[in-house]
Amino acid sequence: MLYQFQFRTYHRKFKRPLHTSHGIWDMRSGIILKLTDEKGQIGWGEIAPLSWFGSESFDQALDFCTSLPTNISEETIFTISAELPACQFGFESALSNSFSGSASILNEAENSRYSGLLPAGKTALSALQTLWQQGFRTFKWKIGVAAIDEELQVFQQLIEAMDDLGDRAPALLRLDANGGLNYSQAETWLNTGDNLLKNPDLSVIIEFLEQPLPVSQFDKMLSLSAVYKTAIALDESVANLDRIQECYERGWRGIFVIKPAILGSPSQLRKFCEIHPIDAVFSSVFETQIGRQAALNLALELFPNSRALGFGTDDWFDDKYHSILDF
Ligand SMILES: O=C(O)CCC(=O)c1ccccc1C(=O)O
Ligand SMILES: [Mg+2]
Repeated sequence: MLYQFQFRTYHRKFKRPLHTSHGIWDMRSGIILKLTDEKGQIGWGEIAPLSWFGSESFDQALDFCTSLPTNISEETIFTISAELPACQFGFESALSNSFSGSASILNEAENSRYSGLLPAGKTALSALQTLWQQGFRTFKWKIGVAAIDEELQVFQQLIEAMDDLGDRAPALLRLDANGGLNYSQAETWLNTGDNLLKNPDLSVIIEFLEQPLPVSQFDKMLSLSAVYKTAIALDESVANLDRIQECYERGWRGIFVIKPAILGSPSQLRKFCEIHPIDAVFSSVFETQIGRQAALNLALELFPNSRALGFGTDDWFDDKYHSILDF
């Protein structure tokens, strides 16, 4: 089977820039793919690279798309280099025409199944109120952005606010350091999480501390994960399938953050998950509806009862971006 291949680039500005320990991000750029088979059936896909996270860059992905002929085969798609993981995801999902499927059942009325992304700093406090009204009960907050004393102060306010809003089931808070802590700061946050567990009246739990240390400090994260009750999730350390495999082999049995859009080949992830029962949490990289749908389909297929999906990121854009399908 041959497919006619077309693509368009897009650029979307965030409502407000995303502050992480890696810096400030204000524009999401990506590529929408259209594959038309010999019967005229159309499949959509999305390449949403994140080079500061270890995937190929937007320019590398664009060069790859530009280098392809107008008609491509499945073989072309299944032999895309692992050095282009976002391209592997985009083309494979276009092939399975996954802009449909089970994830559409998960509509916005089910925000309790998603984790809502809070902005860094004290803006998190007002964002919490809005997201809570929308039904979210799991939240992610970026740390390692400002001084730790300042962040611990806002954290206390955040916990109190969540506790005040809370009903019977405890609300969950994910702390994402994006590799920006040192060892003693990581211990401080883990102790803080463990201390909350000792307070039975509090209706808030630190679900996990995400990527506390830089990728180079895997062994330290491994030993921390053996000491504290508060779980640790690896994110930057497991940015693609090779790294997931490597961390698994080196003994990681904590949480793996899976960002399908940059992880690489969905079919290879499927094979890995059939063999290895990992504790996974799925996460967005601010893709449009097309990549989002494909990522959520994969999440629901592989982990139907998993932790809250890290796709509560809609509020970060003004537009819904349907116009991109006009080609
Ligand atoms: O995972 C989530 O809940 C939201 C998505 C998110 O935090 C994120 C989005 C883009 C790039 C990096 C990250 C991250 O998890 O570090
Ligand atoms: Mg993260």
